Amino acid sequence: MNAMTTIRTVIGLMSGTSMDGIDVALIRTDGEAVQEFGPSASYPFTDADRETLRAALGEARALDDRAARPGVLGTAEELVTGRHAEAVTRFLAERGIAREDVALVGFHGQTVFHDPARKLTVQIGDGEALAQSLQLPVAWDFRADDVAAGGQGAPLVPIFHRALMATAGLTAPAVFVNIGGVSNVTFIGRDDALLAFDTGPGNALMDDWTRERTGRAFDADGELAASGTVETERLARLLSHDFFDVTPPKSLDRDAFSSAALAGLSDADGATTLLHFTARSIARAAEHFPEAAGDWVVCGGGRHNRELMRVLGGLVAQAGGRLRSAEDVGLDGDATEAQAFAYLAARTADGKPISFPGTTGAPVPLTGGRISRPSAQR
Ligand SMILES: Nc1ncnc2c1ncn2[C@@H]1O[C@H](COP(=O)(O)OP(=O)(O)OP(=O)(O)O)[C@@H](O)[C@H]1O
Ligand SMILES: CC(=O)N[C@H]1[C@@H]2OC[C@@H](O2)[C@@H](O)[C@@H]1O[C@H](C)C(=O)O
Repeated sequence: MNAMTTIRTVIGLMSGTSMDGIDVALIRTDGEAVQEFGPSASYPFTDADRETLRAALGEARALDDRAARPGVLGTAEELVTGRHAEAVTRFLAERGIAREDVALVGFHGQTVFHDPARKLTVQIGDGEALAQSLQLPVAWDFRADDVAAGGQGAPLVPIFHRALMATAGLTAPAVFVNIGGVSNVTFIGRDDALLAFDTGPGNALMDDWTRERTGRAFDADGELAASGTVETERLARLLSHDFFDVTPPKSLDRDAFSSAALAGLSDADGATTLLHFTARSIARAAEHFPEAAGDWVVCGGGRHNRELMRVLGGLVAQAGGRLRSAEDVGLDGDATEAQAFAYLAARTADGKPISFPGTTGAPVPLTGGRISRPSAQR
């Protein structure tokens, strides 16, 4: 078997903690480098889908068995699987890609609960059913083995960030920042060593505030936040959370932080304070880095938030770094995570590790994920 050098065409699928929709991306990879970046697309959830997913998050808080699907979780899982099948089908049709040309699909699913201290991480979405529906092999359930071995189960994208260093023409030490629902960073050292962890809130906390106060799904370009004033005392209270002093590895559930401390503030002042909280907690990641990094490359939806990028840019500059958007270094910051799950799927297919002591705190480099094949291919 010559699996180590197999270059596959792989589709990656990500529906992140922002619950905005499904990102789809195609790459050609041998699970080491990316030989080719193909097309990518996003398929938004409907408002009704998001309601169901939010209900699933609530229901999942009571889970102590990752396989159980009580209440709305069963419906939500079918929804997630079905929407992913639709997304791939549309993607293939719209991009003129033949299904036969795709070797593998990497399917993250929707995280509804994450508490590694209890060895519990729950992603809904049925990879078996997706493999049947698409008639393609599907790699999925990427976080379970890591958490079972005592790892954080997240973040998993860091090994892909390292593979992007060459593509992006970056010099170590450098940092990738993902601003999704939750924010996470990957520090890549001169020796190629990885140090990665969740930093705190990303878009989810700001999105929830904006939705509750204005009915809009998110604060476009950070305009609401740009019009308010930071409440410094409440900001200090938010930043005094123990999580920030914890030595990595560390990871977060979507709803680990709350905006309760902002009760009584105006829509704008609350939005501003949350935005500064988000930026400050990302910049504080530098406290854990072994040395100062030059380039900080931002991926994820949060880089579209102009005010957030302005504030974070200032903080990174104070730390001696330079904030850059993924596009500034030739990457597609909306597709990074979907591409990563294609890359991780290829590694799973080849039996290569996907989590590491420096990324999830895994005791040793660990493989993860499992592969379901359509019955016709068995
Ligand atoms: N123009 C914009 N202005 C402000 N925020 C934006 C803009 N466009 C996108 N966003 C934010 O990006 C979010 C989506 O980000 P992304 O797709 O990276 O999340 P995700 O896939 O859920 O991430 P993760 O898996 O890392 O949690 C939206 O919910 C919104 O908050
Ligand atoms: C448990 C879980 O789904 N965590 C997500 C979440 O969203 C961002 C951050 O928190 C990151 O740790 C992770 O996702 C990315 C894709 C990762 O594993 O790298």
